[in-house]
Amino acid sequence: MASAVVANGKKKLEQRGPKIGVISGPTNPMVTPLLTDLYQFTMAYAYWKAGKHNERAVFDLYFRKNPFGGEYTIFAGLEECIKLIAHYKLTEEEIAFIRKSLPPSCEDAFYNYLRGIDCSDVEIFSIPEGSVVFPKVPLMRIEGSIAVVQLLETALVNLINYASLVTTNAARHRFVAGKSKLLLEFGLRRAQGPDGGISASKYCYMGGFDATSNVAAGKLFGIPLRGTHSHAFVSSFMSLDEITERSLKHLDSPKVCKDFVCVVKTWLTKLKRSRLLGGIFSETNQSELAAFALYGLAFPGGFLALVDTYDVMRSGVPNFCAVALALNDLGYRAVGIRLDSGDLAYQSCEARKFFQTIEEEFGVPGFGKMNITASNDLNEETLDALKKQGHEVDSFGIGTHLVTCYAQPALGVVFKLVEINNQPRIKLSEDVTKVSIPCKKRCFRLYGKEGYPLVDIMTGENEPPPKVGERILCRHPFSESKRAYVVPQRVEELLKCFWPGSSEKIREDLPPLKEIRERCIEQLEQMRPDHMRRLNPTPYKVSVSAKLYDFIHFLWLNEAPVGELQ
Ligand SMILES: Nc1ncnc2c1ncn2[C@@H]1O[C@H](COP(=O)(O)OP(=O)(O)OP(=O)(O)O)[C@@H](O)[C@H]1O
Ligand SMILES: O=P(O)(O)OC[C@H]1O[C@H](OP(=O)(O)OP(=O)(O)O)[C@H](O)[C@@H]1O
Ligand SMILES: O=C(O)c1cccnc1
Ligand SMILES: [Mg+2]
Repeated sequence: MASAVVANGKKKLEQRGPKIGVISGPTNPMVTPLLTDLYQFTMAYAYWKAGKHNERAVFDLYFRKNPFGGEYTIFAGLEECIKLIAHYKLTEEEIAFIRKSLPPSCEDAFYNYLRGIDCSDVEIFSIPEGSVVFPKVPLMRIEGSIAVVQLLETALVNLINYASLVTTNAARHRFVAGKSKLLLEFGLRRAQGPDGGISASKYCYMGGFDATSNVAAGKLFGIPLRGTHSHAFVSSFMSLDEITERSLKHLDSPKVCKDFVCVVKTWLTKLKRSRLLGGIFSETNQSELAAFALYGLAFPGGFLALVDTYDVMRSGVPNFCAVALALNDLGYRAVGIRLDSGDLAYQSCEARKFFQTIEEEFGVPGFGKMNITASNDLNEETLDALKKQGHEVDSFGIGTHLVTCYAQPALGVVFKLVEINNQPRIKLSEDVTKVSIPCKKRCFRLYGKEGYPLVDIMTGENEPPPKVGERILCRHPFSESKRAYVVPQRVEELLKCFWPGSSEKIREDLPPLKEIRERCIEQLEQMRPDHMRRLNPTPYKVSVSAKLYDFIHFLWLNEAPVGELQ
């Protein structure tokens, strides 16, 4: 009995065990059975024609190299894959399109076969989403009739590739920024289309960002929304005379301040006359002051100003402080400023000094701790440079580099056949890194004495699993001399059942995004620091059991033709 409970599907099968849940359809309606390469349908036809389409096949989905010059990757996109699987069914319209796209010689009965297929007999084992993962280890193991699993290949690889890449990118940005900084994803306008933008927001949150500016993603995934305002808002004002409604109620009393703008102006004059601050600026830009005052009137409890439209220290910061101090008189606490150009380290330090001087000179507790947000083409390198220089930024707003994965635009996720009809298969290549690891496998993470993961090991499905306290030989899959004994203190099985097909296995829950995010943060924290550093990180060991090693090399020799020298 399958354990799929499909929301609006044709098939409503009872969920086994206590984990009852409904799987909704893919987030993006473009994720359909047609989201695949033509060759998957042509192969399906050829399999069908040969009567081979129902042969039981096992495929591994994995990648070969960690992105961004690092030594780790975060696995993401699983939930969307399961949503596709749960709802996989070709419509009549889709079948008609396939019929038009294949040669007319393709027999009608094939389309009846397509009409009948779904994923009720497909079995998916996967590493949980949000896990730290490494090259060559199967992220997902997909088993089913060969034609159906091939039809799934492209969509599954597509759903994992960018998701894992951008989650890893976000995690790397978090790593350099440090735990204490607020990270805001601002990438929607620069993302590769709407799906790129929505996916980026989801997966950057998963990778450790705190919030997004993307409203649609906030609604779809419950990600906290955050934002400031733009330069256009500041430059749209000409003078303070534009503010006609100037009254503002005190926060904690019924008293109303009739002319908030007048209080703002008074504060600006006080700041100008201040012994310590007066030298920094003289006349500030009055249209900017109007924009800030109006924003303060609109959001007295959440006032945050973009201060670099005209001049950060000679205009933006003093204008902001005048409005913040006026709000303070009425019981409100301003939030802070955003810097969006120039030397962000220097300017944040200057702004901080300005705020601290106000706190001391005018006796406004907490004013020195005003939030400073920085944005403008930030990436791992600039975050790192800022950290080395010393800065006073509390939050970073990051867009283009983060969501476009500017430093590396794709993760090389692949989907390889490892077994058919219980016969292990191997794919050879001149390039040894491209040789696939055959067999339906189990994968384990072995932890050492200090609690760090030491090595991932793949074994044949029927081998006895590694045991705590028992020495096991871990071998590099392709390099004979690289091997090590490990006595694991903890053994974690990596591949878990997320779609049991027609088996009796219990399906793992699909956790909410927030839980996946927590898993990701926790997993990153437990990694040994030398695997995580940006410069020359130590590669994490990925190995196979002695038995699997021998079998790989036996199969390799069996399949590789012997050359003849003339
Ligand atoms: N202290 C710093 N150290 C290293 N890089 C910095 C520092 N401050 C800012 N940056 C980065 O330097 C680059 C500045 O870019 P650029 O000179 O094009 O912008 P700008 O002229 O300051 O602003 P605008 O966006 O208005 O053109 C940005 O990528 C920014 O993130
Ligand atoms: O720089 P990113 O990391 O992509 O972050 C988002 C950027 O988008 C906004 O302005 P936009 O870039 O549209 O205009 P600007 O370059 O004039 O600031 C914002 O002010 C940031 O600069
Ligand atoms: O809210 C912001 O400040 C914001 C949002 C998107 C892009 N740049 C800035
Ligand atoms: Mg910009």
